[in-house]
Amino acid sequence: MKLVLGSGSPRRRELLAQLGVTPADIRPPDIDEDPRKGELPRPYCVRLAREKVEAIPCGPDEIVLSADTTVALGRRILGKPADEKEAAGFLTALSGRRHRVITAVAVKRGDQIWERDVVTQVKMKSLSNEELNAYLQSGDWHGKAGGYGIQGPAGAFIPWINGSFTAVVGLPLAETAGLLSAAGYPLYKAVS
Ligand SMILES: Cc1cn([C@H]2C[C@H](O)[C@@H](COP(=O)(O)OP(=O)(O)OP(=O)(O)O)O2)c(=O)[nH]c1=O
Repeated sequence: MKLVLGSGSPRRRELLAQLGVTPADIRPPDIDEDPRKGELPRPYCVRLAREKVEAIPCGPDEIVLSADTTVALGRRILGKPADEKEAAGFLTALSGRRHRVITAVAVKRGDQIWERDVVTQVKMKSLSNEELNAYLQSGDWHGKAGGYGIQGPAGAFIPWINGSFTAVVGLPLAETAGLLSAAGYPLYKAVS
């Protein structure tokens, strides 16, 4: 049984490596990530993970895993910022407040799909102009939902989370291991 990572996210590859899993192939999904009118963050995130996994072609001996990470500020969906200006706007909105990070994971084998989503509360300190500008300049916000990465320099902005750290980074490992086992991937047999 081969695992196909249906994600171009380097974070997800690294997180899978933590489970001892090296994907046989990486197939990044190409789907429309625009939210629907009035769509709330959690259903949006769950829908995207499912659409990503459905978009990845796979053979009979393959299991595909895809995921989506969305930052939610109240009802507002903060995706990956298009440019530095948008990243600045996201970070200013998140500064000094609590938000939620949702990661949904979908695993496909044949015509069956297993899904889980994890919601983590995250508090960001009030950012000074100096902190904000230094972070924007670092470029670390590129390709990250909400315009920050907790695993990088922005970790200094996060005094508190309630939930799953690995989910915030892009893949909740406990739930992912559960989904892979449910789909019949030999997670622990491989390392014994
Ligand atoms: C909030 C947060 C997000 N992220 C990243 C994880 C995801 O890669 C990204 C959210 O974008 P996603 O759309 O979930 O994923 P992606 O575009 O990187 O990859 P693919 O669609 O091919 O699976 O934000 C962090 O690395 N750290 C964080 O603290």
